[in-house]
Order: sequence, then C-alpha cells, then structure tokens
Amino acid sequence: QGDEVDYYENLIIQNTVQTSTYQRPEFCSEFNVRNTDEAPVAIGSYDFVVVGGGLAGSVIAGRLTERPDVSVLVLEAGKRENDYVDIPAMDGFLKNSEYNWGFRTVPQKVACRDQPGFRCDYPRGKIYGGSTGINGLANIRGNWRDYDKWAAMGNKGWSFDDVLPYFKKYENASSLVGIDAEYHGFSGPVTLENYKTPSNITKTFMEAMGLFGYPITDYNAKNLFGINYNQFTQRNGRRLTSAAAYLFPNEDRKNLKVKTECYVTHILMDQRGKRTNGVEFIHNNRKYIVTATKEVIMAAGSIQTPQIMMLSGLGPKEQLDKFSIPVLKNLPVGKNMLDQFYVQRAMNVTTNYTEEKRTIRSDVVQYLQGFGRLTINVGNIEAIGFIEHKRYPVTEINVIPTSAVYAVENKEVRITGGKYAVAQAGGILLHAKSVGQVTLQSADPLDFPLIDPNYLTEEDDMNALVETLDFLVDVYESGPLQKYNTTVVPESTYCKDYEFRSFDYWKCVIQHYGTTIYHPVATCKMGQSHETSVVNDKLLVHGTENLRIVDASVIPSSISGHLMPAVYMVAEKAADIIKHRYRKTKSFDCTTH
Ligand SMILES: Cc1cc2nc3c(=O)[nH]c(=O)nc-3n(C[C@H](O)[C@H](O)[C@H](O)COP(=O)(O)OP(=O)(O)OC[C@H]3O[C@@H](n4cnc5c(N)ncnc54)[C@H](O)[C@@H]3O)c2cc1C
Repeated sequence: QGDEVDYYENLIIQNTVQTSTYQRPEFCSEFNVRNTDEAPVAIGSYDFVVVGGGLAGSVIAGRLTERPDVSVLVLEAGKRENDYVDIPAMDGFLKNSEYNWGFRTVPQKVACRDQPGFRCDYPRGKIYGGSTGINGLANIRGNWRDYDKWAAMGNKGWSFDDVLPYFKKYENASSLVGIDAEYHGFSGPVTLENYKTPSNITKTFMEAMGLFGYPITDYNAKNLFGINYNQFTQRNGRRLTSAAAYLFPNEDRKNLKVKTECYVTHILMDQRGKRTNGVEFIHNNRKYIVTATKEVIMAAGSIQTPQIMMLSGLGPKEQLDKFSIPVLKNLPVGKNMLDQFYVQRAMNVTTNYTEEKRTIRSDVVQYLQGFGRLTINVGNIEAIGFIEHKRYPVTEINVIPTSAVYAVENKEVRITGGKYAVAQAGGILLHAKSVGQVTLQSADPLDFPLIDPNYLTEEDDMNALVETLDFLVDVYESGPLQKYNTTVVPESTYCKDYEFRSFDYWKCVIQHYGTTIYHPVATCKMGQSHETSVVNDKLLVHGTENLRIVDASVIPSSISGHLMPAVYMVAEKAADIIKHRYRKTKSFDCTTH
C-alpha cells in the first residue's frame, strides 16, 4: 500500500501545482487546421454519429450499442480521464486544466463583480465523460412538479410519472441512507454514495432546520422541501464519470467506436435542411468527414450544441446573416438560456468546532479506503436543503462545514484552514427569471461562442437570493448551533459600508461573490413550435428527419435541483425513443416509423 500512497501523494502534488500556472486558451487553438486547402478525408459510415462523448453522449452510445446490429461512432473533443480526475476533491483544480474548455461569459451587468471585466468563469468539461469529468458529483433531481411542467408545456411523455422510470434506470442507490426506495433505482450503471464521515456541525445544522419547518427529507423523492446529506455519483469514493459508467465497460463492443480529440465543426445537411448525412470534424489538425446512415445525435452540451447548429445553418436568421452563414432553418437556437446562480462564499461563520489536523498523506490513506475529505467535492458540500419563498418557488442552500481546502501557495500544495473550523454556507437561485443566450462570435468554429446568462437582471432573482442568505444567518444563530458558538462574520472587503443583513448589504455580497453553478438549459429547448423551440418531444430538430439533440440544451425549463440527474434521465429516455424508432421488424430491417 505504501507505493500506492506515494503514487497518489505525488499525483496530487504535481497535478495541483501544474494547475496554478495553467494558461486557459482564448480559442480552440489546438484544433487549427494545418492545410486549409486540403479536402476533408472521408472515414466511412456508421448508423449513428454522436457529437460529444459527455454525459448524454455516453449514455446514448452505451444504450444504442446494446443492440449488436447498430453501429455508433462517438466524436469527443476532449481526452480520457486520469487518476487525478477521479479524486472528487480535486474538482476545483480541474477548472484550471486542459479538461475545461476555458470559457468566460460576456461582461455581466449585475453579477460577477469580483471577476476580471465582470466576466464569469464558465467551465465546461472537455473530457471523455464531459462535464461529469469535472463536476461536483451532487445528484439532485429536483421537484416532481418541474417535470410535470415540461408535459404541461406540450411535451408528451415528459411528465414526472413518464420520466421516473428513467431516473431509476440510470442509478444504483443501494448504498444511500435515509432514502425513499420507491423513487430510486438499484441496478443502474451510475452508483450513488453519501459522504461517509459527515461533520457533527452539519448534523446539527440539519437538526436546526427542523425548527424552521424543514424536516430531514429525501429531496430526490416526493418532498423536496427540507434538508439531507448530499448524494454523490461515485464508486468507492471515486468520481464516476458517465463514460466510466456507460462506455468503459463496453469498449470491446465491435459496434461501438469512440474517437477522442476530435472537434466537430459542422453538421452536413442536405440543401433543404431536412436530412443530415454526417458531420465534419478536425483531428490532429486535419479535416475529416464521417457519414451517418441513420442519425446524427448532437450531445455537445448547452453551449456547444447551439454553436455547431448555428455554424451549420440551423439557427436564428439574424445571427446567421450577420456572419454570412446560409440559413437552412430559422430556429431559436441559443435563445431562452436559463442558468442557475450560486453564491457559494456568501458567508463565513466562525465556530469553536475543531477539526482533526490533516495532511495530504493522511487524506490519501483514507481515500484509498474509500472515505475522507478527498472523497467529497472541493466545495465540501455535505448537506443540501430546499426552502420555500412567498413570491418564488424554491431556492437551495448548501452546508459547508469547513474552510480547510487544498490550495497552492508558493508552488507548494497545502491544506489551508486555521485551528478553528470556519463553516460556510451558500445559496442557489434555481429558477432564474432572467433569460440569457448563446450566440456566435464569428463563423470560425475555432472561436469560442459568446455566452450571456444575463444574471440577476430580473428583480425577483435578486430578492429570492437575499431572502435565502438572510435565512441562513437565522439558522446559524439558532439554538442548536450555539453549542458550536457559530457567529456569522460580515463581509469586510466590498460590502463593509452597508449595514449587515440589510437588502443592500446582501445585494453587494451577491453581486460580488455569486457566479454560475454550471447548469445552463433550454438553448435548444424542447417544444411544439419551431418559433419558440428547437426540438420536438422526440428530440428531433423541428423540420428535420434525422437530426436529434440529446443533451442539457433540450431541457425546456429550469428545475429545482442540479442538472446531471435530469440529463441522465433525458438521455436514457432518448435512447428508448431511438431504439423504438429503429426497432427490428420481422425481416430485421430498420423502420423509420
Ligand atoms: C464545473 C461543473 C460542476 C458541476 N457540478 C454538478 C453537480 O455537482 N451536480 C449536477 O447535477 N450537475 C453538475 N454540473 C452539471 C452537469 O455536469 C452537466 O449539466 C451535464 O454534464 C451536462 O451534460 P451534457 O451531456 O449536456 O454536456 P457535457 O457533459 O458537458 O458533455 C458535452 C461533451 O461534448 C464535448 N464537445 C463539445 N463541443 C464539441 C465539439 N465541437 N466536438 C466534439 N465534442 C464536443 C465536450 O467536450 C463534452 O465532453 C456541473 C457542471 C460543471 C461544468
């Protein structure tokens, strides 16, 4: 075991130090084409070509290739994960690595005031497994009402009762405690785990919530309102990416081909914009094309699926005209963007709660046994709660019981944090009323898209967050937590001139410390009309016969949870929709009914 401990200790030190000097790219420089005059090389054909081997792409490819008569090619721009990626606590550092595309938003009017140019960091996973390769692993499904709303918007087959079987299908909740079994699956490929050694202060916080009418609840079941320990997509304390869950075990399937470091630039459409017959991509600085005999399935996520669509002539006419891209279909691609907004460092709370002294080595020893601080995301979010508001459906709170985190100081990796633990707490705006958009910067596929979440431009969004943060102070000041002498310390850098707990004080905190929680949806939203949505309820792009979108971009409205479970569900359901469309007839032909 000593060798393994040495290996992981060095791995953490070397990789973490590297992230401190990593320069994020300004565009997709590594995919530059060496010889632009060279014609693309054709590499043959597959039944299905999946663009993006992220969360949804992995599920689709894994499920479709269960049928041996169906061939699937996955084109993923990123690389494979490594042992460092698998350590949950390193997720924060992965944002400064080649596993993150490195996007930033356009300058925000109201938010991200402590970030250069008011541009929020906008991480997206660039790795086989997509954003599940860099995410915080929290499995929070949302309210059943959110999905009933999808159906009420006209999307047949997407009510909660319709989609519950697909939530169950992806998950294996066998090791979770305190759950309502009726709402969970126990044999899916994605294992869920609780953090094994939660702090007593988190436990007490959960008890205190009871005084405010919020019980311990399985928020992934019928009753969202309340609090409970976080559920993570992990196996033995290690990150479980969608690729590891759905594709790694099936890589010997002859009908499955995954090609990494392949950057898809265009969907190849016929002149009427009705049928696609494949895609163009760049690999090793050369252009290639591949044919899809049945479908192209877009799974590049809420930011890049719209970008590739628009580059291919499928998007808002005014956008495409601006860059002289011939318009094949005028669709609201990139519009309607909804994102959630997180104020993680909303407050520091001093306590008399002491923590055991840790070292990298002691953490590694625990990690190798499947527990300890390396097995929880860098945010140390041990518990999650959901609270109600009078004029707003719901916001989320995160309980962070420690300030002890990994940091690089003078090229050395340290676990920072003082003698006393400092608890933190964060609030999340789940149902933003402010609507943003993704647009093109140019017609060059190597340019990053322009991301404008348009945070907090609607008054109600700010009001809901102010109420949430103020509520957290009430909880920290409540009786149960006083045994830890919890004291909320007013922010003293940007907001010191405002009266603590006044509306303007919170507004200042939110404007400076809030940022994305990485859950954009609806940029290729599902719906009935091609004027207000991009795909139908079978996820086919309106007006096309065989171009489908299966990723977070089709989610039509915000959900009261994080996004990963919803995307797993969407992809599992999409796989069934596709299998049904091409179900075997007696003659074993594929049918297109
Ligand atoms: C930092 C971070 C933390 C998060 N934390 C959580 C969490 O704790 N809980 C939760 O529920 N959700 C979380 N999420 C959100 C969740 O991971 C995503 O919503 C989910 O992964 C989206 O799935 P997707 O398939 O739509 O896109 P992705 O998983 O992002 O996959 C898209 C894939 O397409 C690839 N791609 C993009 N463009 C191209 C191209 N042109 N050619 C080829 N490939 C391309 C990308 O490299 C990527 O692999 C987090 C996200 C991030 C970024």
